[in-house]
Amino acid sequence: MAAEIIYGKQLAEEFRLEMKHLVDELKLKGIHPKLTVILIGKDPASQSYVKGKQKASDFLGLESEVITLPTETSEQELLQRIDELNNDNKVDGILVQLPLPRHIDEQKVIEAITPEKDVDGFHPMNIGRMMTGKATFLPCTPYGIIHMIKAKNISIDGKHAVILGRSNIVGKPVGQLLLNENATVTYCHSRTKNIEDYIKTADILIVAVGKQAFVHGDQIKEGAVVIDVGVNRTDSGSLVGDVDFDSAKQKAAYLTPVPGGVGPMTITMLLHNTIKAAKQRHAKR
Ligand SMILES: Nc1nc2c(c(=O)[nH]1)N[C@@H](CN(C=O)c1ccc(C(=O)N[C@@H](CCC(=O)O)C(=O)O)cc1)CN2
Repeated sequence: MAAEIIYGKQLAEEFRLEMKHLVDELKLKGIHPKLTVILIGKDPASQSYVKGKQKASDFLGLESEVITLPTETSEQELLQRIDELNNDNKVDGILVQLPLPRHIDEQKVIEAITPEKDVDGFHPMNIGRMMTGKATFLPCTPYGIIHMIKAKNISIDGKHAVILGRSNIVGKPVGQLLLNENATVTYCHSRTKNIEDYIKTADILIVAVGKQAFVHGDQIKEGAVVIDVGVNRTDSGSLVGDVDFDSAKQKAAYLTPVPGGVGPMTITMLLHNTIKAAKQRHAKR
């Protein structure tokens, strides 16, 4: 039987509508959540993601600000800006769009954001909280993936989850979140030998390697849940994932498309984290 397609775009729209009502309620209480995004340089994909964040914030009625800085901005200048935002009482969430120009140390920048405004969930303190299963800001793409799986009532407990890719943004944290839900987790990466031996045992397969058609339907287990995190531009300019969609559809029980799958959930979870940050900061006052 053909797989059920998990349309993240639709789930994202439903969740955004719920959050819009929540924002209206917060405003009545005098809480006006605000997200500030820092964008450095002119990478077209980053510009487009930041625009998406602004548009979604506008829809929810969140205040959003984008600080656009030139590529040659020094690390010191960026750290100075972050320090100002950390101390700006009106700002609830701070996000620095990644990737950064090569002369800037990404980890230093992530660690400069105060954990209570780290709506990306990348600060080591928030990562530590996630690893110990404590409430915190969860990294947006992994959080979106868990939200999608749960929205379809797919059980995670006791399942074998195989993660292809070990990035700090997706691979590592999504494995941790699945482990927190009692999955047995295997990480595979560019140095894994005989990767196909792991792929075929996956009940839940998360593919985040950044290579078009890296996984084909004939490699996956019948009835697997396949989450495609890849975003690859083809020569003709269209967008495809890391999974060969047509062949995987014949084998999987659930499959996410690209575009319209995981991507839209990333922005939605960012807004969710921003609202959470505003509520937490307001409760402390
Ligand atoms: N600070 C961060 N930087 C980056 C993150 C992040 O979570 N925090 N993730 C990615 C980019 N990203 C958000 O920032 C992102 C990626 C993809 C999408 C999305 O909606 N994709 C659409 C297709 C869009 C298109 O046509 O190009 C889809 O898959 O349907 C949203 C956000 C790296 N940087």
